[in-house]
Amino acid sequence: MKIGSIQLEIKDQESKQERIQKVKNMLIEMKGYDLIILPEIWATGYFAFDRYVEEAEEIDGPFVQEFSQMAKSLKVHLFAGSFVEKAGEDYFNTSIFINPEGEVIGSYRKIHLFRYGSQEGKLLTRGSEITVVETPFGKVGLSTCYDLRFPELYRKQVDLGAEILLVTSAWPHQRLEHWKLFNVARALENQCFLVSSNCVGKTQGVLMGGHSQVVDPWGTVIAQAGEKETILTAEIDLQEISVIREDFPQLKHRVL
Ligand SMILES: O=C(O)CCC(=O)C(=O)O
Repeated sequence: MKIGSIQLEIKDQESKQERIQKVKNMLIEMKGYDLIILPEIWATGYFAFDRYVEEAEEIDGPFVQEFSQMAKSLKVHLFAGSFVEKAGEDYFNTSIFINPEGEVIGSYRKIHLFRYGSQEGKLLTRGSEITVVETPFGKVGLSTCYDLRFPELYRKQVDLGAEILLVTSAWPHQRLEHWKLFNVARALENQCFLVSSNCVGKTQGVLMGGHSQVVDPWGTVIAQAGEKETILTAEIDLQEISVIREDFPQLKHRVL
């Protein structure tokens, strides 16, 4: 299975439309991938809080429609990262998972809103539903950035059958060591593959951490990006999950 994680630089001078066009141009060049993942609130820019309300869209709005079309034309499973979703009076940090037929088969509203140096908790409403999506290559758990610090979310995803954990992110460089550690920890403790997509560069005065990762169920980082905009590519063998879970049946030894 060929996986691509698009690590994006969010340049303040770019508009939402320009970022969308850039990502579409990148996607068009990505041939033969089974699954592609994008970062958190990348079209608006996670730290552009003053644009959240103005650029919010409904779940069936142009952003989702555009990337449904992209997934269909590329015949790829696309975790398109998150956008600011408007639903009635509420706003959510919502990520979407699209199948190669262009259908949105999963969406996830970020449960743990970030409040440290971030206005997210003030502007948005938190989600309450855990999302695990059924795909031809197994069940996939969706999560967003700060969620990485809350292991119970991922354990609940595993209880729902998740074997691949996807993390869309805008994680700052200041806490890069935490990022690297949590990527590995969530994969290892749950004996899952984990694929993350982060931002890079300076946006709204905040330096982003990059280092998007693909981690295997043994906790080995099999691919890791640096601190530049890039497409991180990895081939994974999903059989490793059952082999490792049978050989070292830690999940069966849970007491609590
Ligand atoms: O937990 C962290 O240090 C970063 C979290 C974050 O940036 C986010 O949730 O957007």
